[in-house]
Amino acid sequence: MSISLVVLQGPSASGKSTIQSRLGLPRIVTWTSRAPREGESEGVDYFFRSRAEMERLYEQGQMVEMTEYHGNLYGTPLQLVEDVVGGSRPRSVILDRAGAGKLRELYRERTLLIGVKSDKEDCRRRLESRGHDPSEIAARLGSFEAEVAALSECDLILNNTDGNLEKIDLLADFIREGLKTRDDASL
Ligand SMILES: Nc1nc2c(ncn2[C@@H]2O[C@H](COP(=O)(O)OP(=O)(O)O)[C@@H](O)[C@H]2O)c(=O)[nH]1
Ligand SMILES: Nc1ncnc2c1ncn2[C@@H]1O[C@H](COP(=O)(O)OP(=O)(O)O)[C@@H](O)[C@H]1O
Repeated sequence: MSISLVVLQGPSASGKSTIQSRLGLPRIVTWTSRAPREGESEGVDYFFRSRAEMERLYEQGQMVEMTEYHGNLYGTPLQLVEDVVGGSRPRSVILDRAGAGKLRELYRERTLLIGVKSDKEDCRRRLESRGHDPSEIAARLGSFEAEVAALSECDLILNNTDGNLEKIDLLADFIREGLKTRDDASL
């Protein structure tokens, strides 16, 4: 059975978004109740929805998974995932360890779980240069050890410590090549 879902998980600022864009697969855009940051837009970074709407969808069984992170909800609507699993083109999605675990449980054969790891001090420096305030940095790094421990569940762990991006690009090429869609394979 071919892979439909490439899930990236790992600590905050380990480089999940960077690697996701280098993989070059279309993305599943998830929902959040947090406000858009400057430069973010609807349907590109997230679908920015109200907490009430997300809770309602969850109660109706329309969310594959939903977690709360720094006081905001993050969740994956079932329909988005079902469309991808039923289609022929793989997509990537960034989730925390709970969300990644849930997708793996539901779609084991169709999921490639990629863990992204960096040194804690690299993550701290990246968060500082992204301009987060100290309390937010502390909160994000507070789950660093738990996110790293959860990487043992992944199929592949990429060590994205500063200086390693070139090697990761090579691996991204291999992964993309290996994920050739059923459409391409039948050409
Ligand atoms: N479980 C789950 N986690 C998500 C989802 N979307 C994003 N996340 C996680 O939520 C975390 C926080 O996201 P965000 O506030 O955008 O921070 P940033 O990605 O670290 O800039 C991310 O690191 C993701 O791991 C989702 O739909 N479900
Ligand atoms: N290997 C690397 N070396 C140096 N900086 C990196 C590397 N990977 C990512 N970054 C930078 O670190 C920051 C966090 O990366 P990002 O991909 O947004 O992390 P995440 O999605 O895991 O929160 C970004 O500013 C990004 O440009």
